[in-house]
Formats: sequence, C-alpha cells, structure tokens
Amino acid sequence: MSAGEPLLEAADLHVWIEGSHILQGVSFTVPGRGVTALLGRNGVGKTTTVKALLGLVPRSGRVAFDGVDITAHPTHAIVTRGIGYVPEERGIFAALTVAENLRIAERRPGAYPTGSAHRTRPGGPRYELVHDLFPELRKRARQPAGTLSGGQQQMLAIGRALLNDNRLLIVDEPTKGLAPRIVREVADAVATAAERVPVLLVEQNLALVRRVADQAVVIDAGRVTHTGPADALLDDADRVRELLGVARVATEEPDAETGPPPHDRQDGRQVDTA
Ligand SMILES: Nc1ncnc2c1ncn2[C@@H]1O[C@H](COP(=O)(O)OP(=O)(O)OP(=O)(O)O)[C@@H](O)[C@H]1O
Repeated sequence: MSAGEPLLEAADLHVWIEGSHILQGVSFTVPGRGVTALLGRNGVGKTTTVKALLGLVPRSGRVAFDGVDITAHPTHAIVTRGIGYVPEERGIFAALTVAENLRIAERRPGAYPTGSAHRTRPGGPRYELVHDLFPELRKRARQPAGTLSGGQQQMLAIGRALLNDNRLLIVDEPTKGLAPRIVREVADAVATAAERVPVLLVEQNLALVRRVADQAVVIDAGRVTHTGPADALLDDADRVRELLGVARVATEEPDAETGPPPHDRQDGRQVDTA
C-alpha cells in the first residue's frame, strides 16, 4: 500500500437477507491511519456492512484490503491477512481468566498467507504491545473475564485483536449498553489502540465519535449517504439531524453521574450500567 491509498476498500456491496435487500450498493474506503467511524441510525446496515467486509454474509460487490482483492476469500483467509474483529458481543470467554482469553486468541505464527507482508515480520503474539497499551490486563491476568467491568471486558476484546499482527481493527458498537463512566474507558481503549492500528469503528455514541474519530462514513437504508472528516460532520447540526436524526451532539464528555442526554444517542436509547 503506498501513501494515500486506502487500506480497505468496499465497492458496491449488496447483501440480501431473507428476501430483504439490506445493503444496496455500499461503497467507502478506510485510510491506513486513525479511526474511521461507521455511523447510522438503528438497523440501517452497519453490522451487516462489517459482516460483508469479513465475508460473514453472502454479498456481491468488491472488497480490497491492502491493494489485494479479497472478495472471493473465505473469512479465515481475510482475517489472517491482518484484520482483527471485535464483535458487538465482544466474544470473550467469561469463565476463562484474562490471560487465558489472550492465549486462546493467539494466531499461529506463519499463519499469514503467501504474499502477505506479514511473512517478513515476526509472527509471535504481541503481549508487550497489549500490556503496554492496557496495563490493566496484565494486572488482572488471573481474574476470570466474566468478573471484569464492561469497559475492562472491552479492553480485553480489543487487546485480543491487537495481540496478532493485525493492520486493521474493526470494532462494532463497543459502548452499547455501557454506563457513561465505562464509555469513557472504552473511548480511551479505542483511542489507545488507534495509535498503533487503524480502526473502523461502528458507534452510536456521537460524543465518543467526536472524541476519537478522524473520518465518518454514514449509512442510511443500506446506502452510504455521507463520507468526510468526522469533526466537520459533527459540527454541522443540520446535517447531523438530517443524516442521523440526532438533535444535537454533546461537545462535552458525558457526565459520569447523570450520563448523556437521551438525544445524544442516535437511537434515543438510555444507557444502562455494566
Ligand atoms: N440474520 C438476519 N435476519 C433477518 N434480518 C436481519 C438479519 N441481520 C440483519 N437483519 C436486518 O438487516 C437490517 C440491518 O441490520 P444491521 O444489524 O446491519 O443494522 P445496524 O445498523 O447494525 O443496526 P444496530 O445499530 O441496531 O446494530 C435490519 O433491518 C435487520 O433487522
């Protein structure tokens, strides 16, 4: 990938689920640095877009990663090219300790496909990086993951994705259902991860998006309706209302005690605690 070329490119993605045309020609790019936020109202197709990128749902169109057309590749081949996925449900094992959750995520050295730039890099798990970024995971190595706070679990989920030599992290709604105090922890975790690896972030909390995102891609009814710098979008109240149905974007961090006003979320849902 040369400077200026996108790291990931989705072109004209279509997905049909049970007779419904869910993605109707989604096209966008993800640059090789910073955080790109994938935004949109509830049910517009954000998670389906992520699944289409990873080959988890049948789709037409084209997906390229690092200049390689990966459209026809199976999911395991796509992820071993260097895409770490943190699903909405986090995918951690509650009964296993933090250390065991990390160990189980280790990708076999040499698992990278022929021709991948990874082959020239050391293939071992990057514990030092993960522990540097999230010292809490070292401190809590022996703690069962199910007893961590929601924010710590999210840190563990992101840590697992960073453990392997990934060049893109896809993080789906990491703050869904979390209390404002924990949202702040998660925002820190995403920002910290993005210092090392570019992130495609699906997120509904616009205060968090304002804080961490560089670029924004907005989806509505299965189509991309806006792409551009995140700040410029979030500063334009009329555009935010038109694209996302949000009355106003908070400029401050949500208050730890009272949480964000309901209209600070695109879906109007109240957050609960975790
Ligand atoms: N397995 C499925 N079966 C039936 N319908 C589905 C399935 N997966 C997704 N859909 C539908 O596709 C549409 C897009 O769903 P998707 O989860 O991608 O939206 P989203 O933007 O991520 O929503 P949310 O913000 O609520 O997570 C929704 O109408 C959803 O009901």
